Amino acid sequence: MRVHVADHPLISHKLTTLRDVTTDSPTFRRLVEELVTLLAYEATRDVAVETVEVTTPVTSTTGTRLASPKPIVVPILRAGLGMLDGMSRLLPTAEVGFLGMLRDEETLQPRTYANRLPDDLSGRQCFVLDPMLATGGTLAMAVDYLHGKGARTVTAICLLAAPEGLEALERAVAPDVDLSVVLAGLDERLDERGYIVPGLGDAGDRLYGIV
Ligand SMILES: O=P(O)(O)OC[C@H]1O[C@H](OP(=O)(O)OP(=O)(O)O)[C@H](O)[C@@H]1O
Ligand SMILES: O=c1cc[nH]c(=O)[nH]1
Ligand SMILES: [Mg+2]
Repeated sequence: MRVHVADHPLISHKLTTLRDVTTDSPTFRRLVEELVTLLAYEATRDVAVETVEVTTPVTSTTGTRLASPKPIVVPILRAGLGMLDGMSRLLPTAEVGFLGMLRDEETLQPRTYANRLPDDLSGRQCFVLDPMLATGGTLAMAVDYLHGKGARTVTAICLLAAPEGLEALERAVAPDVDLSVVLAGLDERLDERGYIVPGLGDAGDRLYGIV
């Protein structure tokens, strides 16, 4: 498993505003989108491409386009949905699949309540979107699900992670999955309720309100 923590002043600036408890939902949503677009640039560095001939107004030349099969972007509902528009801006031709997952507040165990994905993900590059990687349980279950459908190359784009969660994720993923995690920040630890510290609170609630 590879972990890349983006190191850029614009990312740090936006992340700091995101952490601020006084940042309202509309601003939070906009910043999440902007951050994802910046992270997506790094996360797609190894996206599969093929050469293509292109005719310019002046001459013909060889260019590049995304290879087939198209990558698939998988936001984990709810909070991951806030990252979809920012990702789609950079990868407009990617297909989108959905996973709805919820972490039990007491046990911290995730469960899947919705899924809408192709049956066969063999050969597809999968980009999983979820702002928070806390215990790592949700992302581990999501990667396992994609692996079960044949996916072998998965890149997770998260805003924040806890070191405990990254370690747990590395232990949990199948050895034949090539997994990368791209982060805006790696925080200190988890608290006793499984929240990332210093973190930004509950990302889903801050995006969409408390349910
Ligand atoms: O790493 P973990 O310990 O599994 O926790 C991380 C998960 O918790 C949050 O979702 P949540 O369960 O709050 O659902 P929501 O997106 O609907 O708010 C977050 O968006 C991750 O999916
Ligand atoms: O800090 C955390 C941990 C899990 N889920 C969140 O939204 N935030
Ligand atoms: Mg939540």
